[in-house]
Amino acid sequence: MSLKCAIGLMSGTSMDGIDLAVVTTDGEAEVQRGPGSFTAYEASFRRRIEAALDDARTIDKREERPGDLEELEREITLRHAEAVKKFLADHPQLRAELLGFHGQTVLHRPERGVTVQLGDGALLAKETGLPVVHDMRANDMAHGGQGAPLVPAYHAALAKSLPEALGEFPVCFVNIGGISNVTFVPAAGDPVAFDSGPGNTLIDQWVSREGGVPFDADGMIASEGGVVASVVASYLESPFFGRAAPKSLDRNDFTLDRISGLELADGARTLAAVSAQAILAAATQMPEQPRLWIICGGGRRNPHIVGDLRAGAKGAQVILAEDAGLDGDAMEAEAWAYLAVRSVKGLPLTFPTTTGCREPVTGGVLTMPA
Ligand SMILES: Nc1ncnc2c1ncn2[C@@H]1O[C@H](COP(=O)(O)OP(=O)(O)OP(=O)(O)O)[C@@H](O)[C@H]1O
Ligand SMILES: CC(=O)N[C@H]1[C@@H]2OC[C@@H](O2)[C@@H](O)[C@@H]1O[C@H](C)C(=O)O
Repeated sequence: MSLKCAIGLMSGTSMDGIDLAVVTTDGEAEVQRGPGSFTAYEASFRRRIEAALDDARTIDKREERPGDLEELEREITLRHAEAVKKFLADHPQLRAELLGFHGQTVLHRPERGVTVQLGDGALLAKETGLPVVHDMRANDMAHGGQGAPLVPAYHAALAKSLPEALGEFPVCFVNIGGISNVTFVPAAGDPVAFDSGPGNTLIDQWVSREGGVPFDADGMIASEGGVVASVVASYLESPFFGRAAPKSLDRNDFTLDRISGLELADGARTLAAVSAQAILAAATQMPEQPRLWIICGGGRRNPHIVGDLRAGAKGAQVILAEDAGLDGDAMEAEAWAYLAVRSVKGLPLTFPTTTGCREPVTGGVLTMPA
């Protein structure tokens, strides 16, 4: 068994910063999780990425970089390089062999076969002196897949090493990021996965627009409000929820259009309910009801989302990643480290049951430092 020590780098749809995590792995069952870090984007940079989503709408071929995108790609890459260099300086004992680089998604249009992550693998390799695997979504799309979610291969590996006391399959990992995605892991057989709906992105946009804060910290704003059931129902009527998996979302597929006229607190509480109900609706599209839900991503810190999930989980246990000995903030970055090792070994990153690709496919572009 040959183990590799990789660093994963994730700048997610919440656009809040760069998550970095170390995983030492054979790319299969052996997973040793290491330290990590988070480098926040300042508000003005977050706004710049948000504005870039508009520039990206006009992209036809995925290599196009209209408007600010070319300059922004360089800036995002250099910020990742700085995050890696600082982390390596803080952890001089670490012998990292490889970087798994997600970049920043600015457009995801699976129906057109286009997904664009800003991130220059060659520049990152040059700046850090380390081999880089990036662009892990494209090959999946080229093989008929959605190009997302990719984290299920990692969820499936983690599920196999859960503490005995939690060993209740089927397990469902839920990542509540900007967008939420779910991975159903049966006791035997392939995981089933798909994007399940808006996670925090609508809440973030709402409290930012109506309250001038970037997110609803610990659901405090929502605590002052109530659920407006008609608005939840209106979101849940979206054709996305009726569509069978595989399916994936662009950050802008759901908007605040359905929620005008509410008070700040009612809106925050209602959108937390939308996030939870979207996840519960996803359970109806799984092969069977999960017996254990493991909640990851920043949305697990919103007690209203988690509370609504517990209330609707039909007797299944709903726990946070930390209750399973995992790290709910680092998991996506860990996944990108794990997937980078799978990529260099030529192992599949995605499966027909996770993205709809025609057969299990590997992916990613490896760039060696000069
Ligand atoms: N203390 C908190 N209380 C409530 N929500 C929080 C808290 N901390 C973070 N969040 C939410 O989590 C979001 C970040 O989550 P995360 O880092 O998992 O998203 P992401 O990785 O960017 O998204 P994706 O998984 O879609 O790529 C923030 O934008 C915020 O909405
Ligand atoms: C295109 C893209 O970046 N999609 C993200 C997004 O954020 C969450 C959800 O939508 C998920 O499908 C995906 O990220 C995770 C990490 C994934 O691919 O597994």
